[in-house]
Amino acid sequence: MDEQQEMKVKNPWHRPHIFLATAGIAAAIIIMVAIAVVQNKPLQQKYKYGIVLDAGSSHTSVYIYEWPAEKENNTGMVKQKQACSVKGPGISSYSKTPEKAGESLKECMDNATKTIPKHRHPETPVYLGATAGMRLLKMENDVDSKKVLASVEKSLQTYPFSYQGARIITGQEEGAFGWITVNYLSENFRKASRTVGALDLGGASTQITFVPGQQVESSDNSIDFRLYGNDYHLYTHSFLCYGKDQVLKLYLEQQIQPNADMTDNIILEDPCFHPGYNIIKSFQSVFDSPCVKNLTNSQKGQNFTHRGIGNWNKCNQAIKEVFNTSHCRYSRCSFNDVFQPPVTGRFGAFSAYFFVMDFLNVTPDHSLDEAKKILEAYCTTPWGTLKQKHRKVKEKYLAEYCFSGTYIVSLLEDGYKFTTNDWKNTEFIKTIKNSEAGWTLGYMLNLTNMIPAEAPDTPLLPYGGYVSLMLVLSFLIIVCIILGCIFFRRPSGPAHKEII
Ligand SMILES: Nc1ncnc2c1ncn2[C@@H]1O[C@H](COP(=O)(O)OP(=O)(O)O)[C@@H](O)[C@H]1O
Ligand SMILES: [Ca+2]
Repeated sequence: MDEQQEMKVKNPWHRPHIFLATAGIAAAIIIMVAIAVVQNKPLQQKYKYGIVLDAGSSHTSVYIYEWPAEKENNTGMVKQKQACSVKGPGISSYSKTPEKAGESLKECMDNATKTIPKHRHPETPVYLGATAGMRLLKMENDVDSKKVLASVEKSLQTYPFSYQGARIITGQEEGAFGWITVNYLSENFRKASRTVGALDLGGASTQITFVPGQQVESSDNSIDFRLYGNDYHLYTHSFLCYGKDQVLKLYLEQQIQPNADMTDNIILEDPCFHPGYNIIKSFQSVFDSPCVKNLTNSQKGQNFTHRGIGNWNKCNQAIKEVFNTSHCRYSRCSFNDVFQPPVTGRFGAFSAYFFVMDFLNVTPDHSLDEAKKILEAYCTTPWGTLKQKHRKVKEKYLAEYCFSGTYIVSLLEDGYKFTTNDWKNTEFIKTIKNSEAGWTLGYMLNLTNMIPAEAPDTPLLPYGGYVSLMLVLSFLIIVCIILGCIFFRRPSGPAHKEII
């Protein structure tokens, strides 16, 4: 055999079965790499969007939510993309200049137009829900409240989104949707885990919502949902006038003894305000709400001196007076003749519960007694010292944290009958997985039918598992084909012998 001939015989590419095997394996690798690349390529995510405006008593926030376009009915998919805080007060404050209510939304709505991709604008729903500030305005002056709603409606309709309405939501809705939000974000529906109760504290009203251990005796307090294949019977109540701003008015009304002809120079020595706090206020500024009594015209023009004395025990005692526990027409009540079953399970407390407790550095690790000690120390701190220490905090907030913190503890303990153990089961939260806790997300999920009543049929395998299984099977099939080729084509002639 000459040299050239020998080279030809020894060159493995001239053996068909080796060539075939190598080509087969190469093809398999190429297919697998191709699938892996397609799989991991950050697919251009297609998101859908929704906008909810929370028109609260003290301010309005505009929330933008987003979710993957293909997975609308999967719980846990909707996330908060952006929150924009509207400048100025809540919309109910524009009762005498209603056109300004709509104008106030402009900056945040313009922002939303920029944030949401243009091609999604026409299909993006916009909802506005107004809470207790507007409930109170409606009680006071129905015409004014309608004008304010018409003004925000007009403003929202100028945007390229799908406007779905502006309305005053009920206290039950506010409570129930807050509960849906926290449990949706915690994925308690999808996992069918125990739900957490929801506590919302606003400026004008406050809500408590949980799954009770017993029958709800009053139909006003009962609300049912079927979510993801499970039935939930909720207890919920909203106390109008018991948000932290309105309850301060109730408290001050009790502190300033009714006096037919209020003379000037009335001094209120207030245990819930700091020593050194000394501010002249008009009676009108306190008695400007349907939560408190009407003033006579002569009383309206009068002032009083609001003087802090910083006595936490007295403050705590005085705050208890805002809860009327003298009557209960049910087997049990929280206060003001409102039915409430015993609280049970864990609670998430958000909105002003969080703002106040976060400022005071009260965490779930503090016992109820420790929280009271922290409050006592804060309430007795002189006003001047506090102002020096917290120059950046709004003075109104700073002055009221003693009252609000003491009210929160009393609302839970004396109002809702929380035990020290229930307190341990309560967490003060602002967000869950970067989405804010509050009624807005639950409201949108409900109105867009995004939480299915029944659990969707789950595929036998999750998507990732399905792809892996297909890859392994394809690989095995290719290997089998190659081995088959090798086996059936194995020549028994001289070429074979020459290799050896
Ligand atoms: N940083 C803060 N510190 C203390 N209180 C705050 C802070 N931010 C907001 N708040 C208060 O939270 C409450 C929010 O209530 P809001 O949602 O406007 O009213 P409602 O839900 O009763 O309609 C208001 O009392 C507001 O003053
Ligand atoms: Ca609110």
